[in-house]
Amino acid sequence: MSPHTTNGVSINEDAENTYFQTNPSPKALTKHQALALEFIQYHLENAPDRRIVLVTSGGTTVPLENQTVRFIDNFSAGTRGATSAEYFLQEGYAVIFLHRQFSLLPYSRHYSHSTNCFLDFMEESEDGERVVVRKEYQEKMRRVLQQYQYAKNNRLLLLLPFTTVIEYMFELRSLATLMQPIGSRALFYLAAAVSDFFIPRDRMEEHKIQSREGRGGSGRQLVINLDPVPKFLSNLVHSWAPKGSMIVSFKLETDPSLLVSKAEQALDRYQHDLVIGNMLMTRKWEVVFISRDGGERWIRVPKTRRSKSFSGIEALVGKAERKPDSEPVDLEGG
Ligand SMILES: CC(C)(COP(=O)(O)O)[C@@H](O)C(=O)NCCC(=O)N[C@@H](CSSC[C@H](N)C(=O)O)C(=O)O
Repeated sequence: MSPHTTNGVSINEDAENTYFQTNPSPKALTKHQALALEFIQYHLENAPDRRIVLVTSGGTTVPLENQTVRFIDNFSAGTRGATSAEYFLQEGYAVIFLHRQFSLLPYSRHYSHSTNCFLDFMEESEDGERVVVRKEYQEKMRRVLQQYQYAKNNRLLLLLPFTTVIEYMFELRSLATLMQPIGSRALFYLAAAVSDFFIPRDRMEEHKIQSREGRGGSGRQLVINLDPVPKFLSNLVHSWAPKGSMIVSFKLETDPSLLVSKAEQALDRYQHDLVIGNMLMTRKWEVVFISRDGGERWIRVPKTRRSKSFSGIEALVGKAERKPDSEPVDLEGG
């Protein structure tokens, strides 16, 4: 479905040009482009058959002031992206991990500063000479450390941060374009929670918005007027991404009655390969795959395995037996 056009330029391209011309390019973009180019060229030269996946992860922000004190955030801890990146690495992919700055990262997510503070896994040795990992955690930490070191030493993981939705859009367009030489060995796995609305630069306050005293001493109301973020997925599918690459997006809903239809609408609108639908409250243990062959395939983690520390659906998706699309797949075993 090609976008309709005015004066020969597709509406998407028109919106794209306006968006990228009227918003500032991220300060780190040139550096990230150089890192990504080197990463891609390294694998093209040393492992030409290796697949490369761009995983996006974490939530984008919409600043309210140019010198940002306040911003609107999109929910995402980065668990989906970071966990999935580990499984892609395990499957032999090279991973470009475009992530919200300070959100969870592959491997270190197991010992993150907030949920699993690494200091809780350490103690002083009996002779008081050294700090060591407590015995009960050594095996698992060794496995994670070995996987992390393997990825790092073989240059299989490139970590690139973003914060705002504008940074995200510039980075995504730039990385997709740089990935074009990879062709059909490129995969896009869009797990980032992307803002749908933003404040254009020319309407943004420069300094911190003052909560001036209103009548009777109460603060005045703050009215925020947001514009829609251009629907970038169409541009990714039709012009930025390499021909023959695979594009997977995620659809997040909170109303179960909307999830499948909205995912189907996204797939129909953007004509990419797969939409993985998930509900905010159940995202860690059930997803629905909506694919181009009209399939709606639920994948669920059995109740017995839905522990808080469980790394999520990704750990088991690979083990889902092929069942008729209509039947949800309950994943037994681990
Ligand atoms: C964010 C989560 C739920 C993971 O959570 P954590 O594990 O805590 O990180 C992820 O699974 C997800 O649904 N990500 C996608 C969420 C999202 O924003 N999806 C967009 C589609 S991608 S944004 C595309 C843009 N709006 C367009 O239409 O072009 C949507 O639902 O609309």
